[in-house]
Amino acid sequence: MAQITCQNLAIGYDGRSILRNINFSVNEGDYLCIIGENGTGKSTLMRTLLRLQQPVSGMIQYGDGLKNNEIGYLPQQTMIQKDFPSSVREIILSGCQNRLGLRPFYSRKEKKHADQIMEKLKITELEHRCYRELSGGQQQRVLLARALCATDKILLLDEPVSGLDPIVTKEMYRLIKRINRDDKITVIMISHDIRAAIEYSSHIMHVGETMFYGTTEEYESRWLI
Ligand SMILES: Nc1ncnc2c1ncn2[C@@H]1O[C@H](COP(=O)(O)OP(=O)(O)OP(=O)(O)O)[C@@H](O)[C@H]1O
Repeated sequence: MAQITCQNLAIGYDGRSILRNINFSVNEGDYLCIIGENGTGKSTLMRTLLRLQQPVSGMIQYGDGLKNNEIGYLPQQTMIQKDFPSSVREIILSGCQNRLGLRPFYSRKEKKHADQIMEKLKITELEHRCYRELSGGQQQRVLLARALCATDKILLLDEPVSGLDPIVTKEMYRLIKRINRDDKITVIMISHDIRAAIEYSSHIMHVGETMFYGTTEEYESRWLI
């Protein structure tokens, strides 16, 4: 069974839809890129998949018993986030917050998990630094680590390379691909970079007036004529 299936989904605000006819499914290990013009509703779709807002109509099915707190999310960076006064370690651990429930503190296991993720993303030496003093590339790595703290199943990434220079962008894409391939973590990524979407993804969804969902090969052969 697919991890997430959307059927005839319409999304929007206050019962008014901004995007309709959303049909797709993601299976374990997929790498889905969502592309489309500004303002078409990509971030809204992500928030709807995260159950942070209600669909206007249609259905979202979560397979494999995928729970709310098993989805890692890297939101679009806002100026406010860029100014977080917290330490890198605190921000990464906050990815576990959904699982804390009534416990006031992170468990030893959660802390160890955070350490492993920092090692994997090569940011251990940044752990005591203040987030707002980091470079854009380091900040995005920290937010990716935070998202990984929340999940070992599926990552939702909203423009994870926005504002990064070409070299750091490539490093970030490669890192995400490695996590997807080696750890079998499903990736759903919003991107404006069609060339990179074609290079790294297994599936592509174009949203807007014309909708497309299919494998990256299908997108290349049918869409990019
Ligand atoms: N909280 C809100 N209440 C009402 N409308 C909203 C809200 N948030 C976003 N919108 C509107 O929904 C539409 C889609 O916004 P969304 O951020 O999902 O687009 P997007 O495709 O992610 O855009 P971009 O590529 O620029 O990031 C926009 O017209 C936006 O103004």
